[in-house]
Amino acid sequence: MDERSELPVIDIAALVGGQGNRRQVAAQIDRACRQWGFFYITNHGVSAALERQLEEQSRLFFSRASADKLKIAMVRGGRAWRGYFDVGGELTSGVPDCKEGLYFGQELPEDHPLVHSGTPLHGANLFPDGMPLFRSAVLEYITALSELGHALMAGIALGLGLDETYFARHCTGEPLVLFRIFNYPPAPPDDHSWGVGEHTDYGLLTILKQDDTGGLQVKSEAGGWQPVAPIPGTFVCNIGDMLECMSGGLYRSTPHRVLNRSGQARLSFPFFFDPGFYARVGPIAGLAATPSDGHERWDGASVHDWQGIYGDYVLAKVGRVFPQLQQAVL
Ligand SMILES: O=C(O)CCC(=O)C(=O)O
Ligand SMILES: [Fe+2]
Repeated sequence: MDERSELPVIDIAALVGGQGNRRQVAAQIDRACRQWGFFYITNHGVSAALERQLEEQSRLFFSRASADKLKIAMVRGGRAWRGYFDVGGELTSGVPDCKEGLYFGQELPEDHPLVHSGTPLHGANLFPDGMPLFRSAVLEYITALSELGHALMAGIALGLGLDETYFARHCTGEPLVLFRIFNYPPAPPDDHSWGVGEHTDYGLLTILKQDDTGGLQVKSEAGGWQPVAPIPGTFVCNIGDMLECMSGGLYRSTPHRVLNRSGQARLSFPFFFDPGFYARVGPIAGLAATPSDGHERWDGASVHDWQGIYGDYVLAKVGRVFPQLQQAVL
């Protein structure tokens, strides 16, 4: 059987100003979110030239000497939580991940109210010296993917039977957007270190660009692991904890992990489109109640009945994933 055949590939042209029926697209997204919490999107409208430039510049950056990359180490990003981390520097599920990477976010000036007030995860990015094309590609990509995030959330609202503007009005008027670029070295055959260990994402929606290497796996409803094989021209979307919570458990924040067994380096570009830092999040009234299906989550937590400020949720996670940054951020 084709490994990728079960995860749906959804043509979202109608959500990004193209031809098609928005309600039909929304219904496909709704089905995918209930069954998998994962789906591919095509015809997403993001420029292929921009994607190529981002990928080329990222490869150039990671090929630099370690000391050079460490000039923009995350410890220098302080409360904004930006910059470079070395292999082993991130602990997604309690053990060091086998990847290096860069953290970016919306580029905000010092006098922006969210920065001025000292809100964690907001501020200026750290860019490497002498790579103006990298800087422009990252910033353009963040702008394009933020727009795509709004369009997809409109589709998700429709799929849930809500007004298209529901999320924009309640929690993503000023979304928290985080953009990461990861480089996974190939794992030796006798080494079982995870590129990223089993985890779920924190927020609403993750939009992932991956190169053609492969290695991402998603947990199916039945509990087996299935590869999320690269498909050219697509992004992989997945639901995070906040959407599982807001949908009263109708949508699944599905565990996933990465193991790079390809023998070559793998690049991935996850973009996280999440509620604003101060947005109050909780189950949406009127959606079908959660069936108590006895699913044990990977971290033993229950997000269905969680309520609160999204920033509090994300900061608690950040502390566990980057212990050395906890003091700078919290
Ligand atoms: O690199 C990938 O394919 C996935 C990364 C991921 O799951 C994450 O950053 O949350
Ligand atoms: Fe993830």
